Amino acid sequence: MRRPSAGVLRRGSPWFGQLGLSTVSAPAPEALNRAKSLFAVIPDYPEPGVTFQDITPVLADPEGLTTLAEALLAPFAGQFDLIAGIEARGFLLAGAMAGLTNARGGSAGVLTIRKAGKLPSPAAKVSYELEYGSAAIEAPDVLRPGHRVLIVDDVLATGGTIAACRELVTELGAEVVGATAVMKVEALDGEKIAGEVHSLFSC
Ligand SMILES: O=P(O)(O)OC[C@H]1O[C@H](OP(=O)(O)OP(=O)(O)O)[C@H](O)[C@@H]1O
Ligand SMILES: Nc1ncnc2[nH]cnc12
Repeated sequence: MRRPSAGVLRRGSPWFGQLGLSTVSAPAPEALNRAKSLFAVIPDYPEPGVTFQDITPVLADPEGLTTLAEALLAPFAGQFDLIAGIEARGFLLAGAMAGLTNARGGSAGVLTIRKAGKLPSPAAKVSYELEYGSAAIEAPDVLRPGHRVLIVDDVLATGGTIAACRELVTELGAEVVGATAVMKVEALDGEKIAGEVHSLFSC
């Protein structure tokens, strides 16, 4: 297929996303500040000493949800085929991000990264440590070599979850093109384990 010049490119053209021309651009700083103001911050949950960052109220706010999806996507336009959302809140972000990408001329599906024991026939499983315990995640058998995957989660804390997700995707022969999260817990230095993560806010 001959690559068209940008001037004649239409939304829906298979070249649109590949040329990075998906129209998802970064939201205004005021919109981001508003979204941040909707966060719930819960001291000593789920155990003493942990300050839980809960994005649930932002998800319930139409403008806030769109703002998060736009900001999470903006640096990665046209670079991915699938958005890997990590159960549970990452699922919702990935769904919103894929919907927005597809509505604005790009192309994206969702890869559901599930907590262990939920998928009928997982293709791979990785165990990891959390700020409050340990866990394991599994991937469904939908990844193919050459798939470009963007990972998304709500919070980057120790980095164990995103690191495990990178490992899962890579083990299944696909390429991780980036990772993004809404909130980074600075004190835990999660990028040491998870690698580079584009995060919208830090606390
Ligand atoms: O950077 P890490 O230390 O790995 O922590 C981040 C993860 O912890 C939370 O999920 P949790 O495992 O508590 O599960 P939940 O989504 O079911 O609440 C959060 O949603 C991230 O997925
Ligand atoms: N502080 C925190 N807030 C929300 N999710 C988390 N996962 C690990 N630490 C967390």
